[in-house]
Amino acid sequence: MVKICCIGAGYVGGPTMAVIALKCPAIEVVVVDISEQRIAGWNSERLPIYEPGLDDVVRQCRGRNLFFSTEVHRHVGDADIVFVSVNTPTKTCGLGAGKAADLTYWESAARMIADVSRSDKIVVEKSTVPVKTAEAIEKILVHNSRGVRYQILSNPEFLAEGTAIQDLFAPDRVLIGGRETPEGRAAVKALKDVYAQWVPEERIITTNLWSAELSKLAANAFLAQRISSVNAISALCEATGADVTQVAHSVGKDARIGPRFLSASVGFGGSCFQKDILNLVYICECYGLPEVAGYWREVIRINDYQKSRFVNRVVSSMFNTVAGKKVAVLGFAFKKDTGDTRETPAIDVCKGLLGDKAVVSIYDPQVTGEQVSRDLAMNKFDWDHPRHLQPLSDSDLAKQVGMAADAYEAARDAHAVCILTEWDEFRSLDYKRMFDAMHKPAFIFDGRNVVDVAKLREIGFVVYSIGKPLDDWLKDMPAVA
Ligand SMILES: NC(=O)C1=CN([C@@H]2O[C@H](COP(=O)(O)OP(=O)(O)OC[C@H]3O[C@@H](n4cnc5c(N)ncnc54)[C@H](O)[C@@H]3O)[C@@H](O)[C@H]2O)C=CC1
Ligand SMILES: O=C(O)[C@H]1O[C@H](OP(=O)(O)OP(=O)(O)OC[C@H]2O[C@@H](n3ccc(=O)[nH]c3=O)[C@H](O)[C@@H]2O)[C@H](O)[C@@H](O)[C@@H]1O
Repeated sequence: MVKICCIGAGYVGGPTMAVIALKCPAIEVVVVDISEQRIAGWNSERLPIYEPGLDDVVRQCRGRNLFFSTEVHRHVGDADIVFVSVNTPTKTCGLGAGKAADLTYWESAARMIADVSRSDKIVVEKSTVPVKTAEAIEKILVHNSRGVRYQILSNPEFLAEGTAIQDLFAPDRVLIGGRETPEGRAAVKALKDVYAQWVPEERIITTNLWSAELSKLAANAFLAQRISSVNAISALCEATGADVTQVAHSVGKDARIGPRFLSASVGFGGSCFQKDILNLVYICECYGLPEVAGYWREVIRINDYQKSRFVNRVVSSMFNTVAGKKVAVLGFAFKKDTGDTRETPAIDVCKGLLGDKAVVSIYDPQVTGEQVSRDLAMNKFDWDHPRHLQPLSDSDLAKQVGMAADAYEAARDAHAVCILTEWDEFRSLDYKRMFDAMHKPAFIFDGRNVVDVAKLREIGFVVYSIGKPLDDWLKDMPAVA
């Protein structure tokens, strides 16, 4: 029986390994992690991450050929194929701080593999890493090999949260990069055989190592660039009276452009887009390509601009002050159908509102108050370290931030509602009921274009919706102070 061990039981390691176990009953899959809490979660009825369809997959194979364990050394030692799916955060200090990927967790995993291995192994980079990481890992393994032979593969993951199971069941492509040597090709084939159990052959792409590593960073950069493009246009729509939904629809009808990933928003979030672009920027700088670095940096600048533009709209619309005013925040996760809050635009928007002394009442169907306090107290990039290494929350925040059990409670006695995640339930709320319970004038700032603007205006709200023609109320207010 082929044995797979995955180091890192996170948003990638957990779902990807569960799907491999489901689709390959003849393979034993063990997911290991240093976090006891996370492993206990994976072994419980309440999984540590919320992902539609995941419970079902785990239920079918946990205890059969899928196991979650903290016995990292034993299972890595026993495995034929070791996936590494640990955090690769942005460095916060030292060389490349604020841009370069911090490979501390990756390196310690590689050293541990070298320490405990007694048999030959294929080591698979599942984490998103800078180009040429495979070479560094290879050096660590080879210099500590004691006769064990290693093949390093790059097999970046393209799943999106909220649709992870769907994406893993029917991926657009699986990418495997390896050395162009007989041993390298054999390792690529071994991994290809795993995916071929359910992914059609023509969707499994094989490349050299560096192409695979770079393709992952490039794919995320292209995706994020589309959002910054449509968000940049959204600002121009507001200035001119065009409607960004209509513009995106018209642009996306061009088959060369395509309709997906063109929704204007308060900004993109998630654990990877910003981190991976910063990483790309750093690599370009290191290779003496400042123009290329500058080009990609703009994608993040526009994203930051979009978030601050939103906060400024809120504050300037409400007579230039939100001090002491209750603002309801609907949605804190970085997108719908996930409880993940890493790099969510809601953090920057809430921090902006709190900076202006607003009292914020947050409702999100999947995010806990504890998580919100942690996020609002954290410094940039702290969130992407394993949880036990993250700083604890700041209790002062408690005075200004509260959690609500539902959207109506959040909006009660509020001056404004900000919609920051596109949860389906926000499309069908009883907005009249909310309006009746709010201070007047009552404002709605829709950062996800989920509400029916005309209907809400009929109810009496002053409405701002990203990239839509402006309410008369807002026309003379400065968008960016
Ligand atoms: N979240 C996503 O949707 C995607 C993430 N990625 C990439 O996958 C990688 C992992 O991301 P996530 O799963 O989201 O992170 P995560 O933070 O959810 O999971 C990483 C896990 O690794 C564990 N870990 C760290 N060092 C360890 C060690 N030495 N030994 C054992 N366990 C260790 C941590 O405790 C944590 O549970 C990152 O490089 C990310 O860029 C790629 C595609 C999608
Ligand atoms: O490397 C990763 O981590 C993953 O990053 C993204 O996946 P994810 O961040 O989970 O979710 P997306 O659906 O890409 O959304 C990212 C952010 O962009 C925003 N977004 C997305 C699409 C859109 O049209 N507009 C928009 O603002 C979302 O609301 C969210 O905040 C990519 O889509 C995955 O292919 C990739 O594997």
